[in-house]
Amino acid sequence: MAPITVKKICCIGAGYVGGPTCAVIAVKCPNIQVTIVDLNQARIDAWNSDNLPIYEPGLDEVVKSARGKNLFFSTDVDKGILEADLIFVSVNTPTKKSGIGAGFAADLKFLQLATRRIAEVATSSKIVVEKSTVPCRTADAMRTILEANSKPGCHFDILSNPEFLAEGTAIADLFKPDRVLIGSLQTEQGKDACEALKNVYANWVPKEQILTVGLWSSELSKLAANAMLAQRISSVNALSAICEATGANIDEVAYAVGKDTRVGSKFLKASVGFGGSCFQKDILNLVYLSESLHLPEVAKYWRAVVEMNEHQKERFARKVVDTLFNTITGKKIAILGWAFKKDTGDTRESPSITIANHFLTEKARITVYDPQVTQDQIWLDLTNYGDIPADPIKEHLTICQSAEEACANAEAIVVCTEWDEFKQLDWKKIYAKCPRPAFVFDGRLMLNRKELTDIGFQVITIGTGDRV
Ligand SMILES: NC(=O)c1ccc[n+]([C@@H]2O[C@H](COP(=O)([O-])OP(=O)(O)OC[C@H]3O[C@@H](n4cnc5c(N)ncnc54)[C@H](O)[C@@H]3O)[C@@H](O)[C@H]2O)c1
Ligand SMILES: O=c1ccn([C@@H]2O[C@H](COP(=O)(O)OP(=O)(O)O[C@H]3O[C@H](CO)[C@@H](O)[C@H](O)[C@H]3O)[C@@H](O)[C@H]2O)c(=O)[nH]1
Repeated sequence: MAPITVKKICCIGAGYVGGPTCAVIAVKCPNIQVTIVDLNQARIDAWNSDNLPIYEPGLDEVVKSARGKNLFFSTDVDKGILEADLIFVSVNTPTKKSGIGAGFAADLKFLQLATRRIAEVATSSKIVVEKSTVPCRTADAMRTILEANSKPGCHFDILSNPEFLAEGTAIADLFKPDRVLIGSLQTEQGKDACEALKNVYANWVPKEQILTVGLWSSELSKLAANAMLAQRISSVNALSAICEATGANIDEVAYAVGKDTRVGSKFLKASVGFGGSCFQKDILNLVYLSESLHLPEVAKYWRAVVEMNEHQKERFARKVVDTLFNTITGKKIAILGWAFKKDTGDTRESPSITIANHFLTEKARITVYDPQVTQDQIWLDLTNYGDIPADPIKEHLTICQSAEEACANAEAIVVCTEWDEFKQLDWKKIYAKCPRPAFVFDGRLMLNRKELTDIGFQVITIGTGDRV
């Protein structure tokens, strides 16, 4: 058979993955027409405006350089499907909230709706690519849906092509990925489809970094990669508790351990806990998969990674209360950073939400500052999180326009996100406006402890025992 040349790509889902990923494909493959479609009109309007719906360094330039040329954003899902030879399905796959597997399994309703739509609308054969993170063997279900609903003469090849970008560095990750992973059935047709997608990436990714494997290995590798990355963080966070109790220093321990090339130095930064839309969801998904496969010990092993993360957030919040002489009722606490990590406006599963909720339960007065997160998002995160009604939240929490404003008169300053600008603050000026003793809780091990201590702050850092 002649090799398949991809000329038109459609991406269903214009989110944190679909948007940046397919914008980069458009920039790197000027001969391919890329259309990103979504049911959410506001999101598509934002992609077509100067105010993109997500904050990601370098994304503006990428989108602006291709939009209107070979990159298009639209709510016309059917047209996108009809015209494309290759379709990425990049819709959300959140944790199920109800029914069988609630709290663990991935909710595949968006993926299944998109797949059904492809089958119903397509009038020619397509390559359908799972870009969303899905449980192992989801491609089987997609194939059944596609075959049961397709028109005569339409054939669908399904590929798995999980995305490994991290938010905040998405564009750099997409320009220079560690690897691109493509899974296919090991049939002639499956391999041809795989080759077609490989040729798209080969426009900018060295061929030896494009890994081609079986479908199920590809699907599982994505869950495995996230589970192992998160496991490193939970391991280092577990060690941070031992450091605090012994006087060891977690940065020194992580440095010494990471120098062993078998361990490696990345992803060993202790923190208030990992957040983001992926780690927890994907590990719980793996836990559910293990349980479904009658592997309870395996499930228990991975569940512990999430449990340790919950413990870390709780432990940090409790430490603030303990340090402030066992009560924070009525005390003013400033939270610096709301996003789940720096350089993103994304707050999904952000530790700040859990920590703020803890402080609200203790009836503290809270101020929050984040350079990228909107006020509406902060209110939404808190009202959706726990059982505290909106009115008391609004009464006890103020959202500020600057770190200085948030810190004024605060009895404790709690750093939850490692935004670079927090290092550059005029800490002397801030100290002058704080009641004494003035506490800084560094949940990211990012501030200059000596400098702050010299100014007069009591500095409490994750993973260091000696309060200076
Ligand atoms: N966010 C990340 O950094 C990241 C990285 C790698 C993989 N992933 C995975 O990629 C997938 C997408 O994640 P995301 O963060 O981009 O999600 P997202 O919620 O930002 O975007 C998903 C988009 O899909 C749209 N959508 C849902 N159903 C649709 C349908 N039937 N037709 C058209 N549009 C539809 C939604 O409106 C939404 O805009 C998930 O499976 C996630 O686990 C995410
Ligand atoms: O040493 C570290 C590294 C990260 N984190 C935290 O871990 C979370 C996740 O960070 P990161 O992995 O950098 O961001 P994500 O955008 O969630 O990316 C992860 O999840 C994506 C979605 O599946 C994958 O594609 C990426 O490869 C994977 O890194 C954040 O809260 C970080 O602050 C730490 O606490 N310590």
